[in-house]
Amino acid sequence: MAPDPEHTVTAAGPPDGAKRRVIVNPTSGGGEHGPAVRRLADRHGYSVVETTKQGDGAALAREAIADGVTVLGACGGDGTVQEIVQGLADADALDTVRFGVLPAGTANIFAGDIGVRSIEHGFELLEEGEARAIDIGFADDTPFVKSCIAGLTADTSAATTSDMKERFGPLAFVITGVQQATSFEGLALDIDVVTDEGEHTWSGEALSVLIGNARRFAKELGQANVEDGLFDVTLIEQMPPGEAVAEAIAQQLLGRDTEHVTRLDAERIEIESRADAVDFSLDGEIYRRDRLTLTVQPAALSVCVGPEYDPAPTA
Ligand SMILES: Nc1ncnc2c1ncn2[C@@H]1O[C@H](COP(=O)(O)OP(=O)(O)OP(=O)(O)O)[C@@H](O)[C@H]1O
Repeated sequence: MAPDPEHTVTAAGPPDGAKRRVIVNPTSGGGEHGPAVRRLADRHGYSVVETTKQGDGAALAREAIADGVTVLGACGGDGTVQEIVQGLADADALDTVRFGVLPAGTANIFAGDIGVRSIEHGFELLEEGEARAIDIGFADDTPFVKSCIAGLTADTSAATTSDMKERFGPLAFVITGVQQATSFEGLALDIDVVTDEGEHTWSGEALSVLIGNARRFAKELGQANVEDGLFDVTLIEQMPPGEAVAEAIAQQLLGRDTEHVTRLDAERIEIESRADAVDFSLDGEIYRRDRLTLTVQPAALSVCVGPEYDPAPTA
């Protein structure tokens, strides 16, 4: 899909005098990126602050905004990016700061989505790259860039083999989950979804609810459109194990809804548990809630993207 020019915030880098900073999680990935980041930060005129514990990313981002920083790098993995975006949202600065990702985590899925190849590349993009306005998802007040997941996938991903991931993409997590956790009872949920065609309600036992901002879980897989103001929602109903595997694969291969799998593009979703509180994985961090309202803030974050960035590569 051709990029929508309206989402270009700036076609080139920041003004010379802009105050630059990078927030580094020294423990992300293998934890060996510290010296290289400091060297590059020095070369490009960035001050460096480090997180010392979980949650620091948000606090340091708020501090950066209070200090007048207008160019901000997030050095770490997807969890670090999420925390820093949280701090920017708290400071009402999602679209006022020029934000960039310096990938140093284990998976770095979001960095891949926006075309950032390495820490060095991330600095180059902060200095010279195009900044785009991308959607941010909110689960109540907590922002997320990639996805919000409830159900089987949230706690079964470790058992999924890389061969399965390659063959089935994110649905591999569901398939593995069904094969392994035959005792999974499903989540008793009431779900309200608002799409541009109206409101849908669903009530039943869910195996998995997969909500992607920058992530797609079914059909063509891979990345969802991050500039359309919509979530990519896949709802998989509880079903007997063998059937579930077949369903998931059919959904994946045929790219269409099946009896137990529903796909929707949604502006807003309300999820309420009819039983215990549910673990929601927001960009990989677990939040336990009885109910959750998910909204999209369209074109909310100004983020530096690489030449390979495509808002909707599979559209
Ligand atoms: N100094 C620190 N010590 C320990 N944990 C930290 C520290 N700073 C941040 N954290 C926490 O580390 C967690 C993981 O960080 P992050 O996601 O960046 O790395 P990763 O898990 O290696 O990468 P990815 O999510 O891309 O796979 C986050 O939950 C964050 O809160």
